[in-house]
Amino acid sequence: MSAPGLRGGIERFGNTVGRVLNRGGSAAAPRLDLSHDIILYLEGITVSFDGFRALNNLSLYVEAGELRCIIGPNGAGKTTMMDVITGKTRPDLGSAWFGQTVDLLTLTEPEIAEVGIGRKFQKPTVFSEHSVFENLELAMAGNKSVWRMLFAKMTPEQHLRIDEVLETIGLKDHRAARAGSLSHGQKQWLEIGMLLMQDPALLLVDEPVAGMTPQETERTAELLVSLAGKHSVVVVEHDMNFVRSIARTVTVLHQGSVLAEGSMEQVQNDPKVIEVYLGDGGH
Ligand SMILES: Nc1ncnc2c1ncn2[C@@H]1O[C@H](COP(=O)(O)OP(=O)(O)OP(=O)(O)O)[C@@H](O)[C@H]1O
Repeated sequence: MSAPGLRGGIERFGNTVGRVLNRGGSAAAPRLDLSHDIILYLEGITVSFDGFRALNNLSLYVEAGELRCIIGPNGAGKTTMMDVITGKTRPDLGSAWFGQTVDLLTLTEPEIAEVGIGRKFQKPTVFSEHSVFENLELAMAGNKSVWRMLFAKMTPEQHLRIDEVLETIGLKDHRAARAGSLSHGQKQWLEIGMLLMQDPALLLVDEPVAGMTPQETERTAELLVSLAGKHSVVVVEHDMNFVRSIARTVTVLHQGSVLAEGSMEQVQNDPKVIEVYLGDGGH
């Protein structure tokens, strides 16, 4: 059942207690087991569209608490990889595990969100007519009735949680502002905040700084760096200066596989990477 490679140790250390989180509250909810400090295992993932391999035997591992950047030329398979992790696209081959015990390929998209994987798409989708505070309140409702949530009395803990997230995303002074009146960057931060309300263990972020001012970009770098540790964060981004400013480890995808992985300096000096980027006109 378990894939070869890094997950091979699971049978041997199957009884390790380690850090085991039980999310979702229900007895049936899968448990996230980070006892081996790896939160995401993608092994031998292949996705074909009409015979074209968007992902080709892709293997990638993300450590718990890590901030990982994924780069690669257009069509390298970055979005398809995110789609596999979130259950939007099913691979033809390979395995995808969340920690030691959660087989992502057996879960639906809502179940994957429920076990603790949040995804932020490029375009912000906030509730424009509601205030910043209400947006966070609505996000806390998750799949509960939004209607009930708006009229129910919040517990002091819930209030505190919203305050905490407002502080994290730097919108404390904008709590009463209509979300529609925020700048593009502020909307992006609010949406990250909305994801944080669900307390995801793994956060997938798609091109967070596209269209941002230099100041907003800098603030976003600080925000994502501050989330690492408590959360694991995977960022797909084209802006190399941004990647350079936040990444510890960078994975370069090309033609559906990992071309190179390492520090920004290592991948930048890798002849294979240089060739691909020069051939592509650079990004
Ligand atoms: N639903 C689909 N049907 C057919 N081909 C697809 C589909 N989705 C993606 N592809 C193809 O798979 C390849 C990988 O696409 P993907 O969007 O994952 O790349 P990407 O690295 O995210 O690119 P970009 O940086 O341009 O967003 C591309 O050649 C794309 O045309």
